[in-house]
Amino acid sequence: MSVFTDVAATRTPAASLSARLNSYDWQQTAHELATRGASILGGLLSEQECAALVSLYDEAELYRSKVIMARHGFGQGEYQYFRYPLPHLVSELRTQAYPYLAPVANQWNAAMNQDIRYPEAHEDFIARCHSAGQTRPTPLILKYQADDYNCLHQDLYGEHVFPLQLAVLLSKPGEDFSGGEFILTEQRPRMQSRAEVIPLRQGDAVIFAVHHRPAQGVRGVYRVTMRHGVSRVRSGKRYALGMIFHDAT
Ligand SMILES: O=C(O)CCC(=O)C(=O)O
Ligand SMILES: [Fe+2]
Repeated sequence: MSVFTDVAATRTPAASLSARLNSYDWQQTAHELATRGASILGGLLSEQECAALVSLYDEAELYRSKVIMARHGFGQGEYQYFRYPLPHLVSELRTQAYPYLAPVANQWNAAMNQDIRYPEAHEDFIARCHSAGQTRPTPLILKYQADDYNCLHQDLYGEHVFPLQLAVLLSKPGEDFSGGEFILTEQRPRMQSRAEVIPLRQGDAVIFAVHHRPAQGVRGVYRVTMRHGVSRVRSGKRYALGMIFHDAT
């Protein structure tokens, strides 16, 4: 094996997606989500998988719609929502990551005194979305160039909301782009908002709260309102895969 193959091999998660997902410490992830509203899965996708997803951006027939963010006041940059059938990797990631997150979502709803519970399998949750008229797929790829940014927002697309989502950074910070940090804010009742920068490498995924999360206070559990966005890209191009688990109206 040449030196080059060797180096490439260490950077490429060799195991299948399901083995990779299974290798994370989900208890630790649940703890981080409960205490900070976010958790990183380091190296979820390989460099090759990231590059393959970036290359899909220009295949227009794969998407149901394209959004130019400045036209809607969402920021600057653009994104495209995939159409069904989703590309294999996108579909597998959504189906396979969901069962790890559903128990956390159910604990959160129990803690926040909300009746809604999420089924174990993503296809059952999607069936619920579809029967309520939320039939359009929400996985997307975002593309930012110099000076682009994504305003703080929440990805709510209808009555049915899965409370956690995932985003994967597809470009290499420091090489493909600079700036463009993933930002989370949390607003606690009667307190000022707090911001957190999530440092991501290419292929890292961040799991975060879509809308609300429970937080433990001295007088019991209270509800924190979360938003996410991306700071200004200083140079280069930044691509990300967004994975929202509910479909849209
Ligand atoms: O570009 C990013 O990292 C953020 C993407 C985003 O807003 C999302 O995945 O919902
Ligand atoms: Fe988003």
